[in-house]
Amino acid sequence: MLRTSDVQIGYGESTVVWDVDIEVETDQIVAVLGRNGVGKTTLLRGIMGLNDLQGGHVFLDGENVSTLRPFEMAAKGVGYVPQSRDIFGAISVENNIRLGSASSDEFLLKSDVPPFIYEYFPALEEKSGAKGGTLSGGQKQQLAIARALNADPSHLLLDEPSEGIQPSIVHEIGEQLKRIRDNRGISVLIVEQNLNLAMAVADYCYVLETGRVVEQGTPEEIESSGAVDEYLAV
Ligand SMILES: Nc1ncnc2c1ncn2[C@@H]1O[C@H](COP(=O)(O)OP(=O)(O)OP(=O)(O)O)[C@@H](O)[C@H]1O
Repeated sequence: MLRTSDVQIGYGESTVVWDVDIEVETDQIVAVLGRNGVGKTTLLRGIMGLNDLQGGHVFLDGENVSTLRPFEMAAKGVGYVPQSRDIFGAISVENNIRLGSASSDEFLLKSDVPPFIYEYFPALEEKSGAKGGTLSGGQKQQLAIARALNADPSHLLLDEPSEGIQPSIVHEIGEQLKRIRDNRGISVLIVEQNLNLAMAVADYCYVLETGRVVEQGTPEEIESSGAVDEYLAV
């Protein structure tokens, strides 16, 4: 289980994430929802060790990991897909995925893409020889998730996976995430502005407003709470 307790994160003297408590159990997809600029990316970066915590703690399967650096979090099984996706445009789709498991030069040279990855993402297999930069936005997002999966994570953090992607591919990514959750027994934490994706895939949601959790519950509870109009409508 991934858990934050009273987490505060900010930049310099300012704090943009306040006293946030969230939990993501194994086999769960949890969404943190909120409009632009409410602190969603900052929260994920704080969990991953990319930003220092100003206060509070992050626990991974009971262990306090609040001060670990990103490579240490990765070694503990936390995969991170940033909003920018960070695909290598000049190398092949296959090699982008292989990089996800790269812990040494030797390993990288020997490793193949595990078949299970292409079972989730058949379109990537078809394009395995194409350069990463030639993919559509949706395929780049799928490639970024595939690359993270190749490190065999037990927890996956996704920053706005639906951003800039056409609705049919967002739906496809949602279905792929549910299959990954069901088959691989991992926890998935998504931060999103896109209600459709979160409502379709999440087991539990938190709503963030100016850095604080203002509502939480199942997607059905969030929809009937009025939080959608108050905190999420644009
Ligand atoms: N590097 C930075 N330095 C200073 N302030 C920052 C920095 N990055 C983000 N902020 C501020 O922190 C606040 C939260 O930003 P954050 O990117 O976490 O929000 P978000 O909910 O992820 O928004 P978006 O949906 O646009 O990605 C914003 O007010 C933003 O201006």
